[in-house]
Amino acid sequence: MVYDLSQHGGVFNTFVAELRDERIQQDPMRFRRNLERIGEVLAYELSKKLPMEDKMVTTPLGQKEMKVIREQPLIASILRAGLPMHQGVLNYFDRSDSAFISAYRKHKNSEDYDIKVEYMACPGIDKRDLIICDPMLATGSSMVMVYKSLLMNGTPRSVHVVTAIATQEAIDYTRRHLPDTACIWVGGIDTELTAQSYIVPGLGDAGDLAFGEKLQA
Ligand SMILES: O=P(O)(O)OC[C@H]1O[C@H](OP(=O)(O)OP(=O)(O)O)[C@H](O)[C@@H]1O
Ligand SMILES: O=c1cc[nH]c(=O)[nH]1
Ligand SMILES: [Mg+2]
Repeated sequence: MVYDLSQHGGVFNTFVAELRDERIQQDPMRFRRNLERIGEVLAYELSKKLPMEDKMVTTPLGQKEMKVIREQPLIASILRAGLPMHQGVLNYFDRSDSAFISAYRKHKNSEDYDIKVEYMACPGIDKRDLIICDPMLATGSSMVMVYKSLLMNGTPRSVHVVTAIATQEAIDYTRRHLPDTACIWVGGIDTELTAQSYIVPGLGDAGDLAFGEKLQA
């Protein structure tokens, strides 16, 4: 299932618009904070799909039964660009465990590259609700490769992909390789990719805008 939050309107679209805006992008702190805010909103939306339980809460004046999330999900993020979204999701699932996994494009030439996954720090994921954060789904290859690597640590009960901007092609590719029950939570869907596999209009290079330009690998 794909949930495109841009269709709901509201202030969420302002965060995504600022993320895309080349002038506002000049402020890396605001860029990171917007990624974090998008992570927060998507975390809230996906929280409605998590298993709930009844809990009796004692206030200073009495008791109230409330429906709350049964278990905190596991939050996995793809380095580097996933880090600010990770913080946003963690702000709402504040007792969650975290996993970090690297994925980067190792170039053979300006258009041709392999995706390298070289680092993974992850607890067991068996029977847990797994959230994977990465702001950009361009081809979907990094997400699928990371998901397959995470499976070395167990089989999750549910999978939620949290992303700011995706192409339809990446969504289709991701859905083909993740379980049928996986949910994709996205801030906007674009149609094109450049020859270098950048999303058009997209926003540019999310990792570089958040953390500074790196030398090409
Ligand atoms: O869907 P794909 O075609 O695989 O592309 C998306 C990937 O590209 C970006 O990472 P990048 O390689 O720029 O690394 P960075 O986060 O270190 O900048 C982005 O954060 C995704 O991980
Ligand atoms: O458009 C894109 C594609 C991959 N990574 C990015 O940061 N942006
Ligand atoms: Mg990048």
